[in-house]
Amino acid sequence: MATPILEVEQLKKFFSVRNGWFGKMQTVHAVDDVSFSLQEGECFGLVGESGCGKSTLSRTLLKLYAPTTGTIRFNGQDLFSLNKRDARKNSKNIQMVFQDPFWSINPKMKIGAIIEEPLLTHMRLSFTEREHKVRELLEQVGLPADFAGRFPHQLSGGQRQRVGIARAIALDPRLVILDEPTSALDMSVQAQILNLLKDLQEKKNLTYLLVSHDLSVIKHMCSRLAVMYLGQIVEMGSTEEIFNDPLHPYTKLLLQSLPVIDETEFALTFYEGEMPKAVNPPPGCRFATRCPYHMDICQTEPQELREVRPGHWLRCQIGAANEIKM
Ligand SMILES: Nc1ncnc2c1ncn2[C@@H]1O[C@H](COP(=O)(O)OP(=O)(O)OP(=O)(O)O)[C@@H](O)[C@H]1O
Repeated sequence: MATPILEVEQLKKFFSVRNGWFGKMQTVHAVDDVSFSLQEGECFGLVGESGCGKSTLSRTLLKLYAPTTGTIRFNGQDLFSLNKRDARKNSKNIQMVFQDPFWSINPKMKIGAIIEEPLLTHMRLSFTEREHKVRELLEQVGLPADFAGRFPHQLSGGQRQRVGIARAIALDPRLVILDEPTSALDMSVQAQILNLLKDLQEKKNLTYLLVSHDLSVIKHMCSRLAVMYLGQIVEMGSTEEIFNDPLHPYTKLLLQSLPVIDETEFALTFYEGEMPKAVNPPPGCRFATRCPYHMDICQTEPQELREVRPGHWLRCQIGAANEIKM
């Protein structure tokens, strides 16, 4: 198999927070021992409930956070030990599409200027070359070139997300992190944006890390996926195998919550209790407090992520023995 474009090994990202104004310092285990790798050109899904650590993981890949421990290698190189010049060069290679691309952008900027910004920062292009590139990018995401002169508030949600995608691909990245790219959009527009992303992936041989709480989006887009729970990957493998034969009780419950009539939406309200806090997580299996199948040993014995079938990884000894019949 070819060398992976991205290798994440035993990554941990902890935050120190004070418990209330006068309380003691506590450690939030936002990402705790996460390992996975991506092959060039694949779309890999990361799914899990709010608070499971998806955003922290994405931000660490973008180098917005430094890992507490563990390594991230991009194209064989450790992301956090690159010299300044290589780090700058490399930053072009990993880009992100946000849920709402305009939350951090000055609303007074025109669309052309928004797309042009990364070109100004990273490339030495003349005004005409930049103008040409902006026009080309708008066309690639299915927008007329004259949209360059409009303001964000003059665009629909779907059109704004197209601009967000144009900005993300402006520097010809190799890996794009898609952070809930369609969850703010209407259902019909969601499909158009997902198809555009698929199209661009094929044309540009992009690698995607698709972060979503929506299993139907993951199923539509990804060849492999990882399910996260409380900072850890609990199951990982091919989308086909996980959808047809999930082994972790949490994955099974997630999949059961997919409505049969309308496969486009699901709610994580299918079982009792909330996800425990990432502060002082339980010592054994983190899902044991909510798992309908837990045994005494699950509460105390830490679970390792093990390859139980070729390419299928699991952090659950009961599921590994395939004893769960639901
Ligand atoms: N900067 C921070 N300081 C302290 N705790 C944080 C910080 N960022 C995230 N956390 C905590 O880390 C845990 C994981 O949060 P994270 O935002 O990564 O989860 P998520 O799965 O992306 O959730 P969501 O989908 O709601 O964004 C949560 O308990 C969160 O409160």
